[in-house]
Amino acid sequence: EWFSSMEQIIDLVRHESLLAPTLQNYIKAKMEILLKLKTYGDELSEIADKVSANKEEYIIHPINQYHLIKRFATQWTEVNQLLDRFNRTGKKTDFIKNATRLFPKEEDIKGSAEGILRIQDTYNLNTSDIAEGNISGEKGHNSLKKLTTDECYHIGKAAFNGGLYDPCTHWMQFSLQRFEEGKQNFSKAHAEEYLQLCKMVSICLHRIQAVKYRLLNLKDCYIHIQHTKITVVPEQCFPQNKVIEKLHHYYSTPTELLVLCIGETRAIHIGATIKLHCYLHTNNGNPWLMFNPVKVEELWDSPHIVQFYDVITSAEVDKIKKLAKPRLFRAIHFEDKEDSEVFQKAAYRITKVSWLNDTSGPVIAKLTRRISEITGLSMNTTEELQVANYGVGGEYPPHLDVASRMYDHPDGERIATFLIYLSEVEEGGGTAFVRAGVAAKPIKGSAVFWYNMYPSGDIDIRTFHGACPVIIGNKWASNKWIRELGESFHRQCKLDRN
Ligand SMILES: O=C(O)CCC(=O)C(=O)O
Ligand SMILES: [Fe+2]
Repeated sequence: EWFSSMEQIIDLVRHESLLAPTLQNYIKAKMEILLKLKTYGDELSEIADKVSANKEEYIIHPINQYHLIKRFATQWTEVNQLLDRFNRTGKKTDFIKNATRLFPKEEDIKGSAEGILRIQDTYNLNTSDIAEGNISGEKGHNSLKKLTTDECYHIGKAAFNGGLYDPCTHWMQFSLQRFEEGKQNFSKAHAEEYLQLCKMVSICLHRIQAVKYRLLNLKDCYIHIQHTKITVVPEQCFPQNKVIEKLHHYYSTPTELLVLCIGETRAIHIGATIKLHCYLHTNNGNPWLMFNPVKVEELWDSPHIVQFYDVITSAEVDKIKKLAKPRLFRAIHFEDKEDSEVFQKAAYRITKVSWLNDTSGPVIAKLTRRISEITGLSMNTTEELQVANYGVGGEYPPHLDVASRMYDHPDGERIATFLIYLSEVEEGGGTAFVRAGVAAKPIKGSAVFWYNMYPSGDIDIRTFHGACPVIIGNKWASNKWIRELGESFHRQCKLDRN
């Protein structure tokens, strides 16, 4: 009891005089956190409202994708930290506890910045247009927000790290033009340094006319420039000529990729010498196709590349996407390392894939049978259906579908590819056959079909193809790869190997 002694009452006064300011400090600290949270909360709610009002339109624009990822990796991550500070008890606020697991991280910001750069590089877009959020002027797809000067600098840095020295030069120049002392989080000196370095490497690269410079390993080159600070001669950039040789082999027609991705075909350049047709196909009177023939458009004569239309309905597409979505994982490829052979995340292939077999759902089994009816091939030695969903600026550089590493596959090589488009893509995202000189347009429900091998079993390198970066859209595509063994009696070799 306190009332029975004056000395104790004096103690109470002391307690109170200590408690009151502590309470004030506590309230102040909490208020500060709450005020910060409120600022974030208001800002994020405002954006979330705008986004959900027009979700479909929002999500197809790469600058919006970049901002969305960045919001999670920065603002939402800070909200999470503030909430931790607010509840010192160590118990996480429930609503955010489970969500943080899914938050994009720094590598996602970097990945989406690289996506924007790929789009810029392939389609030759202007830096200031992109910064204005105007990635496809004529069609009027503007992003919800423009890029800030800090973001432009970061994209420039991503360009530097990704070996895109020309774009790096443009983005650094642009960031410096817009630089306002005290308003930016990067230093002017750093931006200038990057600018000089990127300029030098660009000059070096233009000299050796490496058209698709971003594919080359330039580390040696710029370290050399940095250390010697001398005028660069091409040979000094590439001590190992091998790198170039190898790339020339694989990417020998990069300029064609650029041309094809923007919608031209080689037919335009070589004149109307090839006759390509559109026709209805019943596969020699196949009963499944007699009353419902498939629409065919020839895209090229030799190698023969065709596009079949309406091979799958919209409802079937939805079912396939529903099956595939929870199983999507980052595309991997087989890498031959010095001492081991491993599957690696395919850094060049910006897509997630999943594999579905005929037991995954009736829709898959039905599709497999339909592919057989249309192509006349047996489905006995095919792979599972690969379903792919592309990411920010998602692309797949030119390649052959035959994988020589896997040559000893018991079913033989991938004799043919049946590539189905499961979505439209507003802009970009075509499939470019860089050697043939033609590109297919992703039209939902259609499929491109070609043989990767000659009847002799020799690989047909004219089928080199790649997926152009997606500019605007959410691209879904699906591959059914048909292997040799099951086709022994469907695609026989001729007497003459050639
Ligand atoms: O998505 C595309 O357009 C092409 C994909 C492709 O070539 C592949 O997955 O092998
Ligand atoms: Fe392919």
